[in-house]
Amino acid sequence: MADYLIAPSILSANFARLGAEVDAVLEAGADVVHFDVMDNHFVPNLTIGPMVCKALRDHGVTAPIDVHLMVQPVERMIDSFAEAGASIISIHPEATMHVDRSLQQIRDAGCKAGLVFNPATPLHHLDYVLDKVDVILLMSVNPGFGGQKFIPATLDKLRQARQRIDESGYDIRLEIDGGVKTDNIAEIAQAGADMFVAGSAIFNEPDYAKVIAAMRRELASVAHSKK
Ligand SMILES: O=C(CO)[C@H](O)[C@H](O)COP(=O)(O)O
Repeated sequence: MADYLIAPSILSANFARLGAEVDAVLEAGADVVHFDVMDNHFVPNLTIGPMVCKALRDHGVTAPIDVHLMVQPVERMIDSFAEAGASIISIHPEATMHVDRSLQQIRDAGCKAGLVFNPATPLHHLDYVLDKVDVILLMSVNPGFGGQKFIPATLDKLRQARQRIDESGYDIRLEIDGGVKTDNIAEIAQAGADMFVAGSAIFNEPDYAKVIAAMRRELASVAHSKK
């Protein structure tokens, strides 16, 4: 896998032509498809479910599909998304009574397991489950809608999460989601993120390849400065 992964959020894609949109963004150089699942209960919006994930696989999408579950409860959806072809399934600690069990359920279903932190959710939820986590996803907006502004306090949280990952020795991705743009992605990478969800920054522009290439140039400068 590349050192830095760019994961366009299809929340900002044109849903009337979703298969073509996903093809286009992958051809434009994206690494991962970020798939936002909202239930109008855990978050105030309603989006797409496992049938759409399966439809993308049936359409021929082979790239990793990164499912962010903003639903409560999570248990039934974990197996449904695994069967539908998800690669990563991420859950919020507030959305399950049994964080450890749900993370294990994701891995038992053959997927990578992610734990998601809302802007005000403390990192201590990682304390006893770090060995069961493949992805830590920090929300840099309150979940529910694309096109919001990046919350600056997330940079400090990223640094803390990066330190925890590095000290643990586990192979864990540090993903960031919300308000990621070409002009702040370098600062976010400097703070420790290595997987970047971007919805409106990519899908609201006519040339997806141009945005992704600009993001990669910013990321390359960070990688270079870390050498
Ligand atoms: O999970 C999300 C919202 O809950 C979206 O993935 C996120 O907000 C991405 O959109 P944008 O890049 O436009 O901020």
